[in-house]
Amino acid sequence: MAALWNTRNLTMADAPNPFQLPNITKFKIALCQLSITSDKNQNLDRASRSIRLSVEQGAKLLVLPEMWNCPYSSDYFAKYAEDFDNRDASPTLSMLSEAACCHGITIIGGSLPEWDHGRLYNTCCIFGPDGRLKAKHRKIHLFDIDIPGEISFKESDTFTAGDQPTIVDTVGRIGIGICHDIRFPELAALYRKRGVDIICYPGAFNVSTGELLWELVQRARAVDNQLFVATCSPSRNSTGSYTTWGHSTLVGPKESPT
Ligand SMILES: NC(=O)CCC(=O)C(=O)O
Repeated sequence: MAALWNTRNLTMADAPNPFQLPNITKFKIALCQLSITSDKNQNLDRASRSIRLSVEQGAKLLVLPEMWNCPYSSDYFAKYAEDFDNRDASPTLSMLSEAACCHGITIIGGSLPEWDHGRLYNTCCIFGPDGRLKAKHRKIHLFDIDIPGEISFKESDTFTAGDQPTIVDTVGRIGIGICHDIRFPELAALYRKRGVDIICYPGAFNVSTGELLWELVQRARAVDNQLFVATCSPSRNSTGSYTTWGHSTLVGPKESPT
């Protein structure tokens, strides 16, 4: 049988060096864990207030949660989705762009349901300090799960998967993934190869897999690749059909989570 992975020619030089920290200058990052409701305007107000408070505390890079303008439910995604190419019809993107520009910060805009030519995507928009859209990451690994008696969810019923990694250069070199993307080490390894210092994963893990894996996978991605990992989740909400785990976290290459 052919070897899937030839390790014979790998040397110490191929391993991430734990004595060489990512080469970025110090800055403050805010993980804006938000409580999400079914009222889109209220979600936008909360996000905008949280951004302002974070800036007042010195944040230069802000991360919002996965699906923060909309409840995390297949019943809502299409209804709350916006066409990002039509700013007049996209109050969420307008708010993010204005906030980034008026505060002079970078916003990793969590994720939002996006309409594009009749397809729906789970998309993260990144805005620079000039308020311009720097990049867009469409969730690559859609979350389909069925554990009888625990949880059943099928993102692929509504969303189309993205197929591109996303890197932006701002306060450092940042790689983007969305929630379930964190479970796939290949994406993080590709980011390391391309010189990423910090991977931001807006996420909405659920209570079942959250308890088992949320912290573990963040530390694994950080230590495997010797970079920082930041996650931002909606806050715990047990009233809907999907109970989010919460626990937004920042992990350093060798540190415990904070
Ligand atoms: N929204 C998601 O992608 C959830 C991912 C998750 O909970 C997992 O276990 O993976």
